[in-house]
Amino acid sequence: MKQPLRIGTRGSPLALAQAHETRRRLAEAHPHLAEPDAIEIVVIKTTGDRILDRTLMEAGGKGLFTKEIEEALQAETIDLAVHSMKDVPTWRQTGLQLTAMLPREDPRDAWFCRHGCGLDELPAGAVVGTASLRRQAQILARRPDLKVVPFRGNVQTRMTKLAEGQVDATLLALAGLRRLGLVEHMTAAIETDVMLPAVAQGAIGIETRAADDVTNALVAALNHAETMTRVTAERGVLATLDGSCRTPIAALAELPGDGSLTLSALVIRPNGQEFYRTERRGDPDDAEAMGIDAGQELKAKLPPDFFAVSGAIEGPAGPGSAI
Ligand SMILES: NCc1[nH]cc(CCC(=O)O)c1CC(=O)O
Repeated sequence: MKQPLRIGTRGSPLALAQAHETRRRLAEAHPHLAEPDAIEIVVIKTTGDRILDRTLMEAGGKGLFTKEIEEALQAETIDLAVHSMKDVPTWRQTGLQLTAMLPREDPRDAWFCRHGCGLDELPAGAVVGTASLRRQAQILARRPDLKVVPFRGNVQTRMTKLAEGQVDATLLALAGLRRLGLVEHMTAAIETDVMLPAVAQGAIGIETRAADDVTNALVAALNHAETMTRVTAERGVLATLDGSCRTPIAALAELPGDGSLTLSALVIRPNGQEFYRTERRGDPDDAEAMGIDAGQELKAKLPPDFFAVSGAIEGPAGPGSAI
């Protein structure tokens, strides 16, 4: 019997939903892959799934959710890896490549308020739970009177903590909620001029071995060119600033439909008190150069200590994000 095409993924509900979407798209594009047993989903535990401690999480740096999966690709125990692009470091491992991006979901953050109120309506001193420095910083920039506390757990756990009143409000990526069918819990989507998303938020990337021509041909058929362009521009910013999913960097590239590519990029102190922002408009073919250029402008403006002081709000260790 022919060996199945093996998809490597984390085991979280969101990661599995993304792997199943990839399998469905592969089967749609290539009839022979619609046969039963033509595709196998291989669950791989990553450091990020093991580490439950916040301090370790921060010390661990980049690639926490991708390292073991990329090792499996290198070892040829899987043929393709499905990642939330938000979690994929900008430095690439030799021999591996990002072959396709699936069509991007809504990149915005979702807002949850226990009383159904918006960010601007929360009473002074209200408590917002988030472990993301990017979200913390942008909340405090707009509402310095609010209190931000660490907040973790999978979507269901967070919803329970919110309902119990442990926090008054919280935020999550809208894309993850949509993919899990949990969007009805959200109070509202936050517009990107209030909360600029993380680089590549809402994008799913498929990684393969550069030398694996057979898999590459199958996977390349799934690529959504517009998403690839947008993610390339945003990752150009991130690569230049040397940031990760955990640094308060935000960027969003869009294709407004007039043939141009636009890019907004932001770096912001965790306390929201100081920020640097830049905008670009140009040719979609220059996506990477646009991102690098925006990143360089921001880098030149930043005080040298900018990323040195973490500014993270200290709190007890809690379970890591399981979605
Ligand atoms: N850093 C964790 C992570 N990585 C990707 C998503 C959500 C889905 C996406 O952005 O595609 C999340 C959770 C969150 O930020 O709420």
